[in-house]
Amino acid sequence: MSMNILVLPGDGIGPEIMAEAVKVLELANEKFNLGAELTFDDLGGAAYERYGSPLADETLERAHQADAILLGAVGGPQWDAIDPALRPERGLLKIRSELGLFGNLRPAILYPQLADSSTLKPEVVAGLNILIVRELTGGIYFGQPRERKVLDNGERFAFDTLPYSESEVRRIARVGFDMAMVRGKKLCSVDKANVLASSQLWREVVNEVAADYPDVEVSHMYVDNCAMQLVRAPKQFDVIVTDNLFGDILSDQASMLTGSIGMLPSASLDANNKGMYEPCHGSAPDIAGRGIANPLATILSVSMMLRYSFNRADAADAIEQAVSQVLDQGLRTGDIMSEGCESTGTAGMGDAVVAALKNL
Ligand SMILES: NC(=O)C1=CN([C@@H]2O[C@H](COP(=O)(O)OP(=O)(O)OC[C@H]3O[C@@H](n4cnc5c(N)ncnc54)[C@H](O)[C@@H]3O)[C@@H](O)[C@H]2O)C=CC1
Ligand SMILES: CC(C)CC(=O)C(=O)O
Ligand SMILES: [Mg+2]
Repeated sequence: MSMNILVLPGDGIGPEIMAEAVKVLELANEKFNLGAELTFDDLGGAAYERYGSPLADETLERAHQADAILLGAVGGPQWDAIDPALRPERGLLKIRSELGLFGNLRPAILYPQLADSSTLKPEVVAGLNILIVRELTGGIYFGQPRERKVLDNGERFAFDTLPYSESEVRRIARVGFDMAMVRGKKLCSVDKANVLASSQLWREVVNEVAADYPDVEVSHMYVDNCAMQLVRAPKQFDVIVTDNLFGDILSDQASMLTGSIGMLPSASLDANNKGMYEPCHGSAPDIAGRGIANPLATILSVSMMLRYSFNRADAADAIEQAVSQVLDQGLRTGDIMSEGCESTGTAGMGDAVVAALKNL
């Protein structure tokens, strides 16, 4: 199986965290004879500066040709005021949509070594292992029409649209159920069906799909309650399946159960498990350029890539084991720092994972 990987570091801390993930991938490539070939390109603000577009046609073509894509993060305040159609985030949404990456897996797993790093009590989060399955190419981030205008009375006015077709809901529900089948066989579908027509359809279709998965215990929850339950008793969840917007918000929230958003990797998959892999966090402009960002979410995204796109559980497991060993050693970036631990930066953390992987 070929392993042509397109690497898109992006903006802000993107290039910093990606440099560490690439170090780990290159070592894994050697150690496990993966045959990985890396190509680098730009996405987001970096692409806007280089190509005049946040996703150049040639980059999209490279993405189509690649077997998998590794992404850092995009965006930054320097592009906040440009034409909204050219904003870095538009490049990200377009690549997800053009590649048909509708299934976004966001595992929130607490490494036991980080129980004290969470802002929640250790007993609330100990043993946490939940998977948020987020619909990624539909809903309000893509819905048309959307418009901003000035009304006749001079008032500024804008609206977005939240559409879902039954086929879009069905395919993401199937991803959720399939994941539940290989995990704890519990699926919670999160919506706002007490208010939104799109959520009413969502719930109906999830119930229809449920008929094909009699072994999975299904529940439904309104998103506002889910936000509350995630901090009250997060371990009640196994798999959460939800729409694009709700999944975006709930996964940032879930990240804090694991200690930091710097710990949450993700896989965005198409119908054939071709995927783009990226941390759940953004470009963190507030800490960019300082060498202090946590690279572990991106390193763990490499592991997800090897597992889901290339079926290399051996290499994926080894990377996760190396991360765990580094945490055992007490090494911490600022976002996961706790008493008695040793502080390090982005490169220090990446080097430590490389050293641990080398010795496995
Ligand atoms: N997938 C992507 O490329 C995403 C891009 N964005 C973009 O990123 C930019 C910043 O957005 P924010 O809302 O500030 O979200 P963000 O996730 O970039 O940052 C939120 C907070 O988490 C911290 N943080 C994030 N990643 C970290 C890491 N690896 N290590 C340590 N701390 C980390 C940041 O310093 C910040 O305080 C915006 O332009 C936004 O549109 C936001 C989310 C996802
Ligand atoms: C541009 C945003 C939709 C990115 C984001 O926040 C995410 O995917 O988590
Ligand atoms: Mg987000």
